[in-house]
Amino acid sequence: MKLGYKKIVVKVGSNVITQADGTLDEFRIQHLVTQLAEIKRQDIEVTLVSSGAVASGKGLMRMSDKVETVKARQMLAAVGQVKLINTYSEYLEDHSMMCAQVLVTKEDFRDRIHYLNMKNCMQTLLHNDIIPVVNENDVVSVTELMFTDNDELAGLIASMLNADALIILSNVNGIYNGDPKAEGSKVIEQISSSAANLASFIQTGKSQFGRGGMITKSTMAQKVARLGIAVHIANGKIDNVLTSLLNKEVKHTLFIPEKIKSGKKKWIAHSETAATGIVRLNDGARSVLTSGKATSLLPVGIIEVKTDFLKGDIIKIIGEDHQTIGLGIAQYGSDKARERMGLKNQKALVHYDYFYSAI
Ligand SMILES: Nc1ncnc2c1ncn2[C@@H]1O[C@H](COP(=O)(O)OP(=O)(O)O)[C@@H](O)[C@H]1O
Ligand SMILES: N[C@@H](CCC(=O)OP(=O)(O)O)C(=O)O
Repeated sequence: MKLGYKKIVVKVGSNVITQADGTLDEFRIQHLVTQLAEIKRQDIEVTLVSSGAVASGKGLMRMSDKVETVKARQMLAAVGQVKLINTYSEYLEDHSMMCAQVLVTKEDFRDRIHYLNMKNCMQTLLHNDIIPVVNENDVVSVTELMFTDNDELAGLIASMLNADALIILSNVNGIYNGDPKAEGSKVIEQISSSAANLASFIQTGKSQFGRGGMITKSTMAQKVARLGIAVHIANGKIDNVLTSLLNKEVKHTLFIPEKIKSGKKKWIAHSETAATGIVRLNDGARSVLTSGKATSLLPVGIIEVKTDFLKGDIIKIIGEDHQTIGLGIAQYGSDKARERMGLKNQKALVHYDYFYSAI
């Protein structure tokens, strides 16, 4: 396949595998599975992140209006995930292939040891030619514990597995330079990971069954591309979209990847919710840290240690204007950081290898 990827993560949105009446589009799933089998035959490792549990549950049961929204979502997902994974499993069997169900929550990405355990399991599945089919565990992840949507989850999985590419299948041909339905709007074929303000032409609306919408999709795509992973957004309703995309034969949006970052930096990049401490820098330190050069965070540039942290914690680094600059792992605790704040010739608070720049 022309793009030459060896390891990919494919994310399928609810709309791709749901019919207009809300039931699961088994024909579309079968067609996707046929493409996955073809890709695996080309020796490309594939992990699938599939939405659709709630949509599938809606097609299976009538829900009384009396059930409160959060509980309804939990119940629909619990029922629908069974049907979803069975459908994948049955169609994969036609190709003598197996899948594994991997249900995760945001908490699973927080602790580094836990994260590595999950990574080991996924890698073992892949090495045994099993396709992991990942979804959020909607039964236990509610409100603030939820991922923004499965695009965020797919970005985390692609980063965790050090994938070459993340392919997001939605119900549009890519990101348009205006309202996708308006005449004259065109698909933007390439977006640099540093492109400014995509939100200006992306509509806040989302598709019928989707959760996050295109704004969260593009924010995640830029972040993942900055970690060195190519992100493609394409239309999952187009026949043979995956195989055509890998052969460079279908119009879609590509977020151009930057230089590959280390596994540890990839984990730090996605760990904002795990950050304990907050450290504020002056403008000089901010420009050095975000210059793209390999520089560590030295105490001389710190103007405030806003919240406490311990050695080894993930800390959020903010600027004078309180905007996030990046995340890093602290080499010592907040007590020492306060003592050394503003002083020259001190040990770096965050070493460059453990610093992720968010800008
Ligand atoms: N500029 C844009 N280009 C493409 N799609 C857009 C744009 N602005 C808003 N959208 C909407 O984003 C939707 C896809 O996001 P979402 O509903 O989250 O899909 P999914 O279920 O695949 O995750 C599209 O159906 C489209 O209506
Ligand atoms: N975990 C949910 C998916 C939620 C979600 O993010 O949906 P989508 O925006 O269609 O990818 C489900 O399986 O229904």
